[in-house]
Amino acid sequence: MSGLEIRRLRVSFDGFTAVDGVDLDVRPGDLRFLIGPNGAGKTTLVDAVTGLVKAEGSVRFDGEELLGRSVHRIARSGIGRTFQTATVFEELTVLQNLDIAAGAGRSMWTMLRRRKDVPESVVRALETIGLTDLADSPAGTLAHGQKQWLEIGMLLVQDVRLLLLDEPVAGMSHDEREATGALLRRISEERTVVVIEHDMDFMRSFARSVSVLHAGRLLSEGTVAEVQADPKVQEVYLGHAAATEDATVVQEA
Ligand SMILES: Nc1ncnc2c1ncn2[C@@H]1O[C@H](COP(=O)(O)OP(=O)(O)OP(=O)(O)O)[C@@H](O)[C@H]1O
Repeated sequence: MSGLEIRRLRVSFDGFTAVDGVDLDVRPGDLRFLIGPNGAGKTTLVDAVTGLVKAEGSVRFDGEELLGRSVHRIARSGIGRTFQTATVFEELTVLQNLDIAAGAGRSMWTMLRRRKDVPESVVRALETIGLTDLADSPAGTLAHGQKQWLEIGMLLVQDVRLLLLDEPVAGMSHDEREATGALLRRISEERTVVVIEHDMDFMRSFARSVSVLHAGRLLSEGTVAEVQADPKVQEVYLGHAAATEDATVVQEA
């Protein structure tokens, strides 16, 4: 398995280059955090991988080229993402949300009516995301963190092999963050996981590796310790007034 291989990725908006020749490799089993000040190009990079913006260069996942494919075809290639706001069906139960995501060619009516044949993938996902006991609760009644886990579960039942998560712990309590970190560790044992994150404590606790973007370019890469010790990273974070919270990446090294 070769994971994600990005080469010379470039994205421009009307002459402004948001991603400027980025190379990035993420092997399966890694848990890669993508950090960088506001406007560094993190979301645009993920948009390029998922087909939402046009890009130049090459994005290969498990050897297959993704650039040039439609959003739907990329999703069918085993690539899924979450956004900062969870997009679950609030009126439906946790189980129904997962069931619909799993699809399995059944009609909506069948899925809503019949409880007997819950697909094995749904049972496993419920266990992985820790929501088995809440399977019959409407998703709208879940806590903020639980909704995020449900959304991750919806990617798992689609057998997504590359998960791209945009600030998954934003707005979460301390306990929810810890549980999310443990969940991402479990998931990344079998899948490739990339996390865009501004929460430096969370990054320090759970990243297996880190890539730092700045002004559309890859500034630094390595373990948490290596990145924290990199003078280029220290300069960017300390020199960035808007990112005073992020500056703890270096201050607490
Ligand atoms: N559709 C667009 N049209 C024009 N410029 C854009 C567009 N999308 C993003 N940009 C610009 O590209 C740059 C990178 O933005 P991006 O959202 O990728 O950064 P980011 O690292 O994800 O930032 P943040 O941490 O604030 O979300 C920014 O300067 C942004 O204004």
